[in-house]
Amino acid sequence: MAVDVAQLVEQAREGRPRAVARLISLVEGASPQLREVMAALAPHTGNAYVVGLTGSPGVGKSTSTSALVSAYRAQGKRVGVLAVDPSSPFSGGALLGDRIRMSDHASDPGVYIRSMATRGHLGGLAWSAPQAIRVLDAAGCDVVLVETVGVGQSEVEIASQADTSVVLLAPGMGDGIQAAKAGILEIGDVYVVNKADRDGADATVRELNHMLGLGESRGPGDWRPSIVKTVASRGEGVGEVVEALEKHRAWMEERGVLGERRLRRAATEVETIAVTALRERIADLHGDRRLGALAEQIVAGTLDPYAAADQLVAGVTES
Ligand SMILES: Nc1nc2c(ncn2[C@@H]2O[C@H](COP(=O)(O)OP(=O)(O)OP(=O)(O)O)[C@@H](O)[C@H]2O)c(=O)[nH]1
Repeated sequence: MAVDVAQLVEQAREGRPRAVARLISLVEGASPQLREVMAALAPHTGNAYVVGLTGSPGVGKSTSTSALVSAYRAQGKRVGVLAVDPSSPFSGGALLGDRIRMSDHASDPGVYIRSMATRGHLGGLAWSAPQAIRVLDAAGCDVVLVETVGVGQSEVEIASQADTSVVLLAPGMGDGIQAAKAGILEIGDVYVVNKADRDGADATVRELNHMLGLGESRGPGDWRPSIVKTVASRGEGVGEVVEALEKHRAWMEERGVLGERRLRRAATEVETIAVTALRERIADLHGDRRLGALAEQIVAGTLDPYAAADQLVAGVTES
């Protein structure tokens, strides 16, 4: 059933949680009304500060996110939380866990918490998360925290969608080595060593410092990532994390880096939407039959793959 998008956007901007939830559902479900939704939201976006949080399972992401929400709420800021599970086909499931851990904030009208699953989506996370962030932004969130249950690529993807990326580690999890493997040392603007009440937190900080130094591809004017120790379950160190985030944000604003990051993000977003649309149109127009016919010619040596791809693209753009 068609929804009154203008009304929904109006209600979301007034801070009505149900309207925000409906809009995100339209995004997630790739509704035919998505274009209308995004057009209606566009004039109201661009204010939220987007923070990405990544880290291995169990490191304390949910606990840290919840503690960050409290810290920002204490400053009177409106906060959106997007918990993204790139590996789960379910929405709202894994997520039950997150919701329970987030229950402190469930009745707070200044906080929106939403889980998203992205497997099976054409374009996946790269496509859907930015649209959901736009909804939260337009709904008046000052800060949007994007938490991912991540491995490898998806973490890097989330980081590329945030203004500031926080990487969480915990002592004794062999995380330093894991981090290096996952290429995480390139994506963090702020590193948080959580569970600092456990042995080995200082060693993890030292290891991290060392590894960040080793991979020194930064120039003299570049941001030197902050490292903060926390005990998220007790809220300890969370104020320092907020300070580190604000410092990074101020640093980016002074140098125009924030604007550059957002431009790059918007460009990627447009590209992803265009490529996804192109893929869908190829499937709609030709199905596998056309592609199959081209493949046969390639295997037979009567056509090269580039010429075949040109034919496919031309078929879509000319129609
Ligand atoms: N000792 C200690 N435990 C903590 C701390 N922070 C979180 N925990 C506990 O660690 C466990 C995992 O925390 P979560 O916040 O669920 O971790 P997560 O990274 O979101 O985990 P996934 O949902 O599996 O990705 C929970 O039992 C928390 O209570 C901390 O600072 N110290």
